[in-house]
Amino acid sequence: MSVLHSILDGVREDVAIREADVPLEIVKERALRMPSARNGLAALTVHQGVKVIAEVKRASPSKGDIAPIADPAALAGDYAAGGASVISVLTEGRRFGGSIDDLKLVSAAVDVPVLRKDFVVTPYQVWEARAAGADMVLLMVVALTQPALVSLVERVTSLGMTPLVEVHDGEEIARAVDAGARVIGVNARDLRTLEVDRANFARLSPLIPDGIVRIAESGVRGPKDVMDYARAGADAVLVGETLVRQPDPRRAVADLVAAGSHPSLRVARP
Ligand SMILES: O=C(O)c1ccccc1NCC(=O)[C@H](O)[C@H](O)COP(=O)(O)O
Repeated sequence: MSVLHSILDGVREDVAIREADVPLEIVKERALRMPSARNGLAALTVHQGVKVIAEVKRASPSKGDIAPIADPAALAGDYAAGGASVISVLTEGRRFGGSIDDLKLVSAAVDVPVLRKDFVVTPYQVWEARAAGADMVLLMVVALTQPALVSLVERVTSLGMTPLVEVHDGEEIARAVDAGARVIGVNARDLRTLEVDRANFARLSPLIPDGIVRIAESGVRGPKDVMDYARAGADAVLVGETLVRQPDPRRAVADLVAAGSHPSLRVARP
């Protein structure tokens, strides 16, 4: 069984446990009482330059434990102070050490939009995201049938949030576009093999129609990678491991933001 399938099995079990504890109707009531979602699409398109989505990431299947992160709200505050346009919070528990509580704490601590990054395969997880204060929800094409993808894109949007639809190849881009995605993330990490290939973004970016926000996800080691992704057409980069390992995350985000606005990038972009 691939890592992805094993993660998805665990996610479905965990969702069933949470739903038995807190039924969908209760989660819906909580979600509908929340203040309106912050506009993730606007945050990613508002000004020139490549935006930074900074991730709260404790662990991963490829690296094991990455960073203890005693105070996710403080880390997110540092990211926002450094100029992050969106904060991503990994909420999967078994492999990534995350939780819905992390999402709640981060959402309450920052003004910028917050992304629930998880393996979302059920409407329950979407309602749960909104009830915890998420403004964006990651949907992975590889994990969903086309009818499920379309339905979850509609559910996320109907709750005022922005879906970030993640792809890894050209066929998945076509499915994301057909499902109505306005923000597409190309993951450099192949979720079946866990290998990272930064060149994947440059190969796939031209296949994403104009007018759709293009996000380069994974594998950013520093400012040079941000500039390379920018030259290949990225509107934003999503960065996890490199940032959580930094002694000064505010400064590290600021350096990536500066790289994304470097004057040399103002000339020809594809
Ligand atoms: O990070 C992993 O090992 C991983 C394995 C299987 C599925 C998803 C995985 N990561 C989720 C992500 O896509 C990343 O957290 C995100 O793009 C940031 O990547 P990085 O900057 O390389 O930490």
